[in-house]
Amino acid sequence: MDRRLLYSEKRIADEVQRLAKEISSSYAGEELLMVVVLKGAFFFAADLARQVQLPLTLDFIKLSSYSGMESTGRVTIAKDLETSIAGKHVLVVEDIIDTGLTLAFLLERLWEREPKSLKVCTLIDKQGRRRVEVTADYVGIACKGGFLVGYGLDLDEKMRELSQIYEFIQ
Ligand SMILES: O=P(O)(O)OC[C@H]1O[C@H](OP(=O)(O)OP(=O)(O)O)[C@H](O)[C@@H]1O
Ligand code: HPA
Ligand SMILES: [Mg+2]
Repeated sequence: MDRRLLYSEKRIADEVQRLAKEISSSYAGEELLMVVVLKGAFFFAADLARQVQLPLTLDFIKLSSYSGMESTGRVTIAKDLETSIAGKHVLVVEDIIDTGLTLAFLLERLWEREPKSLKVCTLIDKQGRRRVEVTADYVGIACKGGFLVGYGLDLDEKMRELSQIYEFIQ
C-alpha cells in the first residue's frame, strides 16, 4: 500500500480561488444555496464558500455508495437536506464525479423539488469513468483515473484528513 502525490495544497487552493471567482461572477446580484454532498465535499465546500463573494446559505446532504474503491451502484441518502430548495438558485458542491451515479441520482431528486436553477461544481472530474452521463458546470481539475484520497476523499473512511490529494496505489 502506497500513495503518490497528485495535487498539492497550492494547486488545490489555486483551483478553489478560480472556481470561487467564476461562481461569484455567474451569480452576481443573486443569492445562492450551496448543497454540499457529504462527507467527501466538506473540506472543498468550506474553502469554496469562504471565497465566493455572494450571499450564501448552506445545506448538507449525505449520500454514499462506495465500498473500498468500487461504486456499489446503489446510492443511499443517509441524511437529507433540511431546507426547501424550491424557487432558489442551487449549486451542488461535490468533491469528485467518477461513474456519475451519485450525481445523476441527486440531480433527479433535486429537480423534483423545483429549484429556480440547479448547477454543479466539482473539484475533481474523472470524465473517462462515467457509467451515466452527467456534467458539471464548474470543474476544478479534470483527472484521468486512479483512486484518489485526501482533502475529503476517502478509502473506507480513511485518509480524508490529508491536506493534499494522492493517488492510492495498492
Ligand atoms: O460518481 P460516483 O462514482 O458516484 O462517485 C462520486 C461520489 O463518491 C464519493 O462519495 P461516497 O459514496 O464515497 O461517500 P463519501 O462522500 O461519504 O465518501 C464522492 O464523494 C462522490 O459523492
Ligand atoms: O477516486 C475516488 N476516491 C475517493 N472517493 C471516490 N468516489 C469516487 N471516486 C473516488
Ligand atoms: Mg467515499
